[in-house]
Amino acid sequence: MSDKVRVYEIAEEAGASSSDVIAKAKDLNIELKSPQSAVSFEDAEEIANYIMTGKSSKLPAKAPVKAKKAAVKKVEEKKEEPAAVKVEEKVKVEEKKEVVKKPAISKPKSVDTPASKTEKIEEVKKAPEAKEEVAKKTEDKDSEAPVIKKIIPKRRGLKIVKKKKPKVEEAPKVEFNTPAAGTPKKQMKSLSEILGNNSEDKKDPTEQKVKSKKDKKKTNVRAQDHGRKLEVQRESSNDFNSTSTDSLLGEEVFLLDLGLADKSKLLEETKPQNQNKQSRSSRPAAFGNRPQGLKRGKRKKRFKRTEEEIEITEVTIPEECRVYEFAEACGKSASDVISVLFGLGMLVTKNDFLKQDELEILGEEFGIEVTVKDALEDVNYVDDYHEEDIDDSNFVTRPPVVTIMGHVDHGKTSLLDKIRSAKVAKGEAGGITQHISAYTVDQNGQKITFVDTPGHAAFSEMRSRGTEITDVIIIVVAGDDGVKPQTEEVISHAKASGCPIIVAVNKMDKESANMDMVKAQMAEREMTPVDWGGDVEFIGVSAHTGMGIDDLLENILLQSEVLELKADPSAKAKGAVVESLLEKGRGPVATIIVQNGTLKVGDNIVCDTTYGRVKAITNDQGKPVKQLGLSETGNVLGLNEVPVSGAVMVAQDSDKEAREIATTRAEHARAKELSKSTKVSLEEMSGLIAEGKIKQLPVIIKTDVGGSLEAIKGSLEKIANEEVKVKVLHAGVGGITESDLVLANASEGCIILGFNVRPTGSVKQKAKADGVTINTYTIIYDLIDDVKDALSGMMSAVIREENTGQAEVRDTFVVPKIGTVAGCLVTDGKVIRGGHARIIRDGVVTYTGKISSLKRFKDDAKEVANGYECGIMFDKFNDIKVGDFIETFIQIEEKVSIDD
Ligand SMILES: Nc1nc2c(ncn2[C@@H]2O[C@H](COP(=O)(O)OP(=O)(O)OP(=O)(O)O)[C@@H](O)[C@H]2O)c(=O)[nH]1
Repeated sequence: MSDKVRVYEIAEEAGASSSDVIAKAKDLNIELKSPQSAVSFEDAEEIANYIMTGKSSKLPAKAPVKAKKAAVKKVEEKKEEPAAVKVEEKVKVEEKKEVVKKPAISKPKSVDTPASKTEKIEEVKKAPEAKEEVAKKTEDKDSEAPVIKKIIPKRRGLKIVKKKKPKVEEAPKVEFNTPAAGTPKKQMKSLSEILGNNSEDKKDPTEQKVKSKKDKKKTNVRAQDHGRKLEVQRESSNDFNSTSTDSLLGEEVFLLDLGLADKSKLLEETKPQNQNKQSRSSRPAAFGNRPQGLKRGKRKKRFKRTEEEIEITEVTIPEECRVYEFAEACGKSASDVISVLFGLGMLVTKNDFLKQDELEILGEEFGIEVTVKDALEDVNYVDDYHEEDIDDSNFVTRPPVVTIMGHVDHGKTSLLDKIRSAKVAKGEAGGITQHISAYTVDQNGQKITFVDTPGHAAFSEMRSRGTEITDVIIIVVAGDDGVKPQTEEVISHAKASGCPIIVAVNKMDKESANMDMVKAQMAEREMTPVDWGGDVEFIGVSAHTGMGIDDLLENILLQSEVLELKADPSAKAKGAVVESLLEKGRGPVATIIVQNGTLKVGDNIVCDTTYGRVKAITNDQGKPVKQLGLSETGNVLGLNEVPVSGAVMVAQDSDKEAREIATTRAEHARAKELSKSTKVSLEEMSGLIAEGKIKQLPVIIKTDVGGSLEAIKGSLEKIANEEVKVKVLHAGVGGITESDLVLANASEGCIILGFNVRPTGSVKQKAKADGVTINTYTIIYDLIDDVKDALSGMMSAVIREENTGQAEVRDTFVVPKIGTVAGCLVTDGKVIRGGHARIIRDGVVTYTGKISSLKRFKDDAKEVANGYECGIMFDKFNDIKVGDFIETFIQIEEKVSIDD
């Protein structure tokens, strides 16, 4: 919103002409030239107030007479306006006229926050005496909160005299983001909140962070709602023409006699609000609906309520929005929405979630601008963390974090192991044999942290989730093998990350290793070596002999120096989950790398949908430690569930905050899942047309660690074609349990896939008894191949035709009561009996059927070879002509594989 207000806007607001405004401004020593001239917000207030009240602090008291007239005029105009309680519209109206209100008005924070919690709208209309007093009274204990006083002439008839205990409304909320019940209100935003009704959205981001109950009370939601409500009333109450005192939304209000007719209308409009204690009426408004649910008060009988349609032109909805929610927001019926989509060939039910493209179509169809709002905005703990003030005076250099990627078998693991065994202090060899996903080494007193991601796809997936932990990337290329397909993929992933890249040419101990070959191949892919004039370092190494490893580490340190990696060890801890698993007796274990701050035992942390208090930390050597510093890694215990790999970890001030954020996010994730499953049924619906063409292989995946789980799930979900696909019923980290069997039992044909987990004892027996198939694997490719085989088995066989030969019809004979016999000469291959045959006339197939008789002279023949004559008769077909060709063929049923 601009800080300037133009003359015509003031005129419009004050119900005067632009020239009046210019003249009045002059009285106040404000020079204005034309209706387009702009004045500051404060001056605008002053002028408007002066026009309306005849008073101004800049002018020794003058009793303006025009004020009342202006007010009347405005009120009449307003009468024409729709009065329904639609907040969207209201917001807009106010946007346009966000003008001067009354003296000493503080500027509204933003147009979009017409009624923020802390705001209060004071209507100062006529009777200056009453007004002064009222204004004082209304500036209640909340006075510390910013008070927005808007002067809207049409509302001049109202004055808030006394405020009765602002009750906390229990509005019936529609909670879009979190369908599941039982979530704290604060977390689960209702659509109306998202639609901008709730000023909380507009609060300063830092304020917006999870607040204590106390704080929430302080912000006094009701107070601002009152303000909003009054606004609504006033809009609709322009016609009010008598002075009365009424209890309105718990406040006493003076209604001024403006001498206008049709007071009934105001009462009609105000009543529902009275009875519904503002929250009820404000909610439907948020959806752009009429406040149908409003109860009538005592005066119900006296006045009829009129409903007025407001055209909605703009809605803001959460990402996950169901058909009926969208319909409500747009003031349409769900069937309107369904029929629009149906007309475009999209079958949806009212509970289905709408996709982006569907929203676009609907917006266009209804002429509504649809804005999708991030449903997790309030629990975006990562953004909140970044928005916090950063004190760079505490910055220190942090160790670089390195990721090694490369083609399979080019030696990534060997290299990581070698670096670790060579560089980790002696005496800890015991821990070295065990696989760990991240560790820190010491190179001449400087630390480097290595992260072993399960593959480049997982690396990019982490990046796509915003988890960018890597500072330097090492691409391993085997010196004897050169660039391979996966090397190329790795190059793209590495380039996309924007990190500096070092190429480690491995296996240089082998005679067949050829550094120049690798350099040339890499240069072709825009990875030109430094010594060839490019900017990529190539280091020859051997994971077997340890050759070149020092060189490699030195190079990493050089690169990181250029990067000037800094972080604040005294900040709240932020990090990333690089691996996670469920350990028996220890519960969820997350391998975390600290990116900023220091993670300590006792910290309350959030990792996406999981949270907990850090119970214990073991460092990369398996030793219990009290804390993890910058770029250090370790296993963290204490989370309530196994977090996903790649989740960002942030320490929170309290366990309550951590829990609220994580549970809200978990609810949202569940809602998303639900949305997906609804989509599946949607597919199935449209599948009615395709008559159950898609066959699904239901599977349950259980793995030892989170990284493999993601990788397997991702790979399996990708194996699909138009006929078959994998349906992952459940995927989790940990052993196969009886509940997995129950789930598998409930879905026909479901198989359980275990990766590095095996069923034991009762689970094994129960699986046998129930006939549930459990397949376990230690190699991902085997698992994927098996699933592919299973899917291939579900695919329909393909019928292939094989031509056997052709014969030319040289003559035809009609045998009475039998039919036409074609006298033929076999011109190609052999003609066979029993197979299918087609008659080709002038190059066009005229008939396809079966041969009933094939004779060589008078004898029946099974087949007649090329160059021989024969007699052919068709089953129930006699239209054979000389010059036709008869082609025989057999049909072969072939099994297909999903890879075909
Ligand atoms: N001669 C020689 N062999 C090596 C070297 N580095 C790795 N190898 C061998 O190459 C093979 C593959 O090594 P890995 O470390 O498993 O390769 P990787 O890239 O981690 O393979 P994946 O984990 O399957 O992607 C193993 O047999 C290693 O012994 C090396 O420097 N010299």
